[in-house]
Amino acid sequence: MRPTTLVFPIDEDNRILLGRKKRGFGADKYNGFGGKLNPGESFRACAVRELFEESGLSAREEDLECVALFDFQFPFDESLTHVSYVYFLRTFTGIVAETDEMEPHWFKPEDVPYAHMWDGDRRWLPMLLENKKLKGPIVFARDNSTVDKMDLTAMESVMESEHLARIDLYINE
Ligand SMILES: COc1nc(N)nc2c1ncn2[C@H]1C[C@H](O)[C@@H](COP(=O)(O)OP(=O)(O)OP(=O)(O)O)O1
Repeated sequence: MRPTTLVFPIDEDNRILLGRKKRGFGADKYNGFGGKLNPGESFRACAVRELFEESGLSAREEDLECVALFDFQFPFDESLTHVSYVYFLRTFTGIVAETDEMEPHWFKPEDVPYAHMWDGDRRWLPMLLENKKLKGPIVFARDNSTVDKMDLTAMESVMESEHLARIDLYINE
């Protein structure tokens, strides 16, 4: 799969915006907003574009805080394996709206619906919400849904590598 981005807007009351995905990869799960990189697109441009398409919110690339780089590995269906940059976003404009792809809802941190999210989110999202920055592989089991293992490293900062995007696009297009 092509590299992806994932954006979690956070408002002034520290609520996090999640969307229930209505179709495609991860349908019916709550998640941040994002999608696959287009050829030649930067990660931040992808994040801003997908956020607008899926939630109606507008953001500036410089307001995205890069908080994680995950290597989502699916050994039993390699076509799903991809890297994803995760961003927090505290400055945005626009009005949240339901779209063809997402039904958005604001959640207090203690109400995040982990039981209805990707397996793994319950382990890494709380760490990100505690201001940790993370990098590493998350490996899924035969069912392509349950996490088999993850090996996440806390980082001082997470930098985007456009080189990573180009190589991955070339291999997985
Ligand atoms: C596997 O674990 C994952 N966990 C979480 N929380 N989020 C994930 C995981 N794997 C992928 N994602 C995110 C990354 C992206 O934001 C989306 C997937 O992108 P999608 O397939 O929706 O990409 P689009 O370009 O929007 O899709 P279309 O091809 O339908 O236009 O999920």
